[in-house]
Amino acid sequence: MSAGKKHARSDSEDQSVRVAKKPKTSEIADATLEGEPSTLKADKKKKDKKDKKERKEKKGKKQKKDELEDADQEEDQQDPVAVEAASESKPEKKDKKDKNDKNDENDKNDKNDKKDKKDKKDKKVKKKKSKSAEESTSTPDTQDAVSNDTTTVGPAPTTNDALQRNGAAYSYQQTLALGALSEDEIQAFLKKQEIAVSDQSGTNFRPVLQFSHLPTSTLLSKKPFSAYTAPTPIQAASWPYALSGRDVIGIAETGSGKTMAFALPCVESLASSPKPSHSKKDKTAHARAVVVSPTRELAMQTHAAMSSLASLVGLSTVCLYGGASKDDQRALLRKNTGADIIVATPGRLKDFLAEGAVSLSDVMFAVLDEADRMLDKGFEEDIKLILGSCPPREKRQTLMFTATWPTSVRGLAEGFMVNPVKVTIGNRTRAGGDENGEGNGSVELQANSRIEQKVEVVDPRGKEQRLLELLREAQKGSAKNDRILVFCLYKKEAVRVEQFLERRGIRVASIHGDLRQEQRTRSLEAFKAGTTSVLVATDVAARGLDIPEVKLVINVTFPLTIEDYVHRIGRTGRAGKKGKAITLFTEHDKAHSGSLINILRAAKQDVPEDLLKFGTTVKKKAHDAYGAFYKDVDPSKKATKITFD
Ligand SMILES: Nc1ncnc2c1ncn2[C@@H]1O[C@H](COP(=O)(O)OP(=O)(O)OP(=O)(O)O)[C@@H](O)[C@H]1O
Repeated sequence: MSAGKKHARSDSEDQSVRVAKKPKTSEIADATLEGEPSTLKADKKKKDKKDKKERKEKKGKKQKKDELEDADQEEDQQDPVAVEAASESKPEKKDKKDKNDKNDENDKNDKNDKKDKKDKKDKKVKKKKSKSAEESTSTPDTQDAVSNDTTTVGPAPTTNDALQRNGAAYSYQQTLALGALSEDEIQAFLKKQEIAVSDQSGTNFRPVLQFSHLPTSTLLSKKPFSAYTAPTPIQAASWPYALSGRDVIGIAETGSGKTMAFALPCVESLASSPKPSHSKKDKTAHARAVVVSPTRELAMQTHAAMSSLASLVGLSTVCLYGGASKDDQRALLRKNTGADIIVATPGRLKDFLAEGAVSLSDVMFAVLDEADRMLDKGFEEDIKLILGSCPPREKRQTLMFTATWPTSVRGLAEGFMVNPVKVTIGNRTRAGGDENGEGNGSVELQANSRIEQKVEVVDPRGKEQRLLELLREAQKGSAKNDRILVFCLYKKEAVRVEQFLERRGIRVASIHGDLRQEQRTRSLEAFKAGTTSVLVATDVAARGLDIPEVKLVINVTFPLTIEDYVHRIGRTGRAGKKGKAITLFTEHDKAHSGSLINILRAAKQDVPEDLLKFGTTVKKKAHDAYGAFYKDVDPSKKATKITFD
C-alpha cells in the first residue's frame, strides 16, 4: 500500500470518528425506543436529552483538563520521579482509543464512501505532484534552488536517488569554487576537523569549507548565515549529503551547530518542491517537514531557528508542545493550514494527529533531534507512531542528529532510514577502557573537548554545602553575574537545592517537571537575561538548550546515564567557546565511575585518585529480555571476513 493511500485513509478515519460520533449515539438510542408506549417514549426522550446535555458538559470539562495535563507525560520522563505519574494516565487513553475503535466500526459504510472519494482525489493530486516534480527535475535551470555555478570536477556525483524518493526538486551539485580546491586542501580539512563519513554508497561529497561553496538558492541569496564566518564541521560535512536528499546520521559534540545542519537542507528541500494541494474545506494542517524534540524548551528553541530560515522563503512553521493551550496551537495550525514545518514534542504531536488536526502524510523531511534520546525506551513507541504517520522511509528523507550515539539505538535508527550516511565529528575511538588508556570502553562517546572537567569525590551529606562554596568561588568579584547551571537528578531534589541556595542569598531560579510551563519559561528567560545567574535544573534542561555564556555547569547528583553527563556539561563551551564543569561524585554513583573515567581520559582531563578507587570497569548495560549476557553489537558495522589458507 502506498504511503499516500495509507495516510489518506488514516486521516479520513480520524475525521469520520469525530463527525460520526454524535449521530451514532442518537441512532442507538432511537432504536431502543421502538415498540414502547408513547408516554414512556416521551419520558425517555426527555431523559435522553438531559443525559446528552450532561455528557456534553462533562466532555467539555474533561477536554480542558486533558489539555492541561497531557504534556507532562513526555519530557518529564527525564525526571525519574515523573515516570510513575506518566504511566498512570495510560489506561484512560486506552479507553478513549477503544471507544474510538468501536465508533470506527459503526461508521464503516460512511467511511468507505468518503474513502472512495478521497482516494480518487488523492490519485489526482499525486499525478499532479509527480508531473510537477518531473518538470522541475528536467529543468533545473529554472529552479532558484539549483545553482548554475556547478561542475563535475572532483568526486562529487551530480544525481541521486533522492529525487525519486520524495519528489524534491532540489539536487545538490558541487560548485565550481569547491571543485577548484585541491584534494590536499580537502584532506587537510577532514583530518584537522576529525571528520569521518561512512557511506555504503561511496558517494564521497566534498565538505563545504565556506558558505560560498554551497550552491546558490533563493534562501542563501538572503544571507541567513551572515553572523557566522564559516560552516561548522558537522554542517560542512553533512550538508552536501542532506541537500542531495540522502538520509543522514550526524554525530558531533554539543554546541557544534547541529540545528542548522538539519535546518538548512530541510528548508531548501521544501522551498524547492511543489506543495501538494488540498481542498479548501480540509481543516487539517498537512505538514511537509516534521522535527521531533525531547523537551518543550528545546522544541521552542529549534522552532525559532527553523523559522528564521523558513520565513526567508515564505514557509510557515508551527511549534507544538505540551503544557500550553491546545486551542492556541490549534488556531495556529488552522491559520497556517498546511503548516509547512512542524517542530514538536512527541506527546502533543500525537494528540493533534489523533484528533486529525495534523496530518503527516505529506512529510518529505523528518528529523529526530537528540536522536538517541528520541529512540530510547521512553520515546520509542511515540517515534514509531509519528514516523509511521509519515510516508514510508523510501518516500521521505530522514535525518538524525545527536552528540551521543549509543549502540543500543543504532539498529532501531537504521530501521527508520534508507542507506543513511553517517557523519561523525571527532576522533571517537581513542577512549581507553583501563588504567593505561587502552581498550575500547567508551568508543564513540565523547565530551566537548573545550570543556574543562573536574570531578570531586564527596560525602553525600556534604553535597549542598560544597555546592554553595563552589558557587561563591565561581562568582567572586567581576564574575559575580556569571551564569551557572546546577543539575540535580530528581525534581524534589531540585526544589530542595533551590530553596537551600535562596536561603543563603543566591539569586536562583529552577526548571523541572513539577513546575507549570509558564514557570519553566519564566525561569529560563530570567537565566538567559541574567536576572538570575544560577539555574537549578533536572535533566529536562540537559539536552540541546543553547543558553549563551553559561560559564560553569555543576552536577550535584550524577545523571542516570553517561550520555546525559555529556549532554549536561555540554550546556557550556558552545559554539567554539571554552567552558567548565564540576561534578560532585559520591559512592552512590560508583556504577558510573568506569564510563566517567573514560570520558575524562578521552578529553585529556585529570582523573582524581578518589574516582579511580571506585573502579575503571564500564558496567555492561543489561538488556530488558536477555539481562547482562546480552551482547550489544553495532548493527551498522560490517562483519570482518576471515580467510583461512
Ligand atoms: N557556522 C556557525 N558558526 C558559528 N556559530 C554557529 C554556526 N552554526 C551554529 N552556530 C551557533 O552555535 C551554537 C550552538 O548550535 P546548536 O544549538 O545548533 O548546537 P548543537 O550541536 O545542536 O548542540 P547540542 O548537542 O547541545 O544540541 C548556536 O548558538 C548557534 O547559533
